[in-house]
Amino acid sequence: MKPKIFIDGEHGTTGLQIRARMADRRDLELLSIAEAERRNAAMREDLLNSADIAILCLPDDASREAVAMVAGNNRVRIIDTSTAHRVAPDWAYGFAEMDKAQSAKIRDARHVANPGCYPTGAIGLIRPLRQAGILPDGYPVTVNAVSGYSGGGKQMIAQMEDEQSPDHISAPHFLYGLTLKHKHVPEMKMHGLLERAPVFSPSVGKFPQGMIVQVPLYLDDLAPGATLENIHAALVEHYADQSIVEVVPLAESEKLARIDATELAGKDTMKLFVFGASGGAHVNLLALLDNLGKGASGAAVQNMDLMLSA
Ligand SMILES: NC(=O)C1=CN([C@@H]2O[C@H](COP(=O)(O)OP(=O)(O)OC[C@H]3O[C@@H](n4cnc5c(N)ncnc54)[C@H](OP(=O)(O)O)[C@@H]3O)[C@@H](O)[C@H]2O)C=CC1
Ligand SMILES: CC(=O)N[C@@H](CCC(=O)OP(=O)(O)O)C(=O)O
Repeated sequence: MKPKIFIDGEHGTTGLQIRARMADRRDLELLSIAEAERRNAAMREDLLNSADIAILCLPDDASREAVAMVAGNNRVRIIDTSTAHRVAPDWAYGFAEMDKAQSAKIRDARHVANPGCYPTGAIGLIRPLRQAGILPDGYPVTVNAVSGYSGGGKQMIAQMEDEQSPDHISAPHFLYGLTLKHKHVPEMKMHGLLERAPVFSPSVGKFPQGMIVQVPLYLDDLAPGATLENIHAALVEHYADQSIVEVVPLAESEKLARIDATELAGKDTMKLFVFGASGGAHVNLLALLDNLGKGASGAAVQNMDLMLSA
């Protein structure tokens, strides 16, 4: 029997992209709800309880309600793409490459929290350096990022694309999260293994999909002997033996004059770079991804496949 998959929120931005990735899958049975019924709680409850894996592509509150709808059903497994469960101790964090043991945890989990788009980049850069002892306890980490506007879901897509929209945004690039309390900070801190919450400054550019996440560091505040080269080597070692996260060779990155935030749009991979001058005082760590690829829908499908491999 084919595993039954239900995407709750399948008509939204993340849900549509998950559906597109499954369009040619003959090994799955997709349970579906008509767009007009997408908020019909009774129908959703029925479909959620009929699924082997339910992928929640809903706002946080609706995700919590969906989880409550399957309480007592020991068969259905859940992947939640919202922020609701990412720091919950009984949920597996769905970033398979963040740790050698993580893909097995995801494979065997009943509940998987799909990471946020910005945290995928930030944790991808920070966690290996914490584990290698290069980034010391208490280092004041900062994270600066730009996202494609699809990161804000249907509402922001309309604001950016529809000039007639009453809340149309005409800015080609804008900062937000100005109170520094973005909902992604807790998961960056927890899964980045940080003692102190990072200062996180996100922004949005006038392109639909793509993302750059930057973590600049002072070398003389890191562990003694930290250099651009050994930071890069620690990332290379961490990401050996997998094919989703690429650590770009220094010989390649030192020739680059600019980074295009949209380079990986439509792809489910992530590239990590270490920028700076050999012998210099600073490095800038950079992650490049698609907010809807490895940052959301691509990661959700990767997690579903891991869970189905159990
Ligand atoms: N966009 C992105 O890049 C990323 C998004 N995410 C997360 O994925 C989740 C979905 O976001 P996104 O796809 O962008 O959002 P969208 O607004 O594009 O889609 C959300 C979908 O959920 C539906 N929905 C909302 N409330 C309910 C409810 N109470 N019951 C049933 N359906 C409901 C919406 O219907 P309606 O049209 O009626 O509102 C819509 O179809 C969010 O938690 C978001 O934070 C995670 C990573 C990246
Ligand atoms: C551009 C934009 O608005 N981005 C979203 C995050 C997108 C994302 O990762 O979503 P979740 O963490 O909600 O799952 C934001 O800042 O809230």
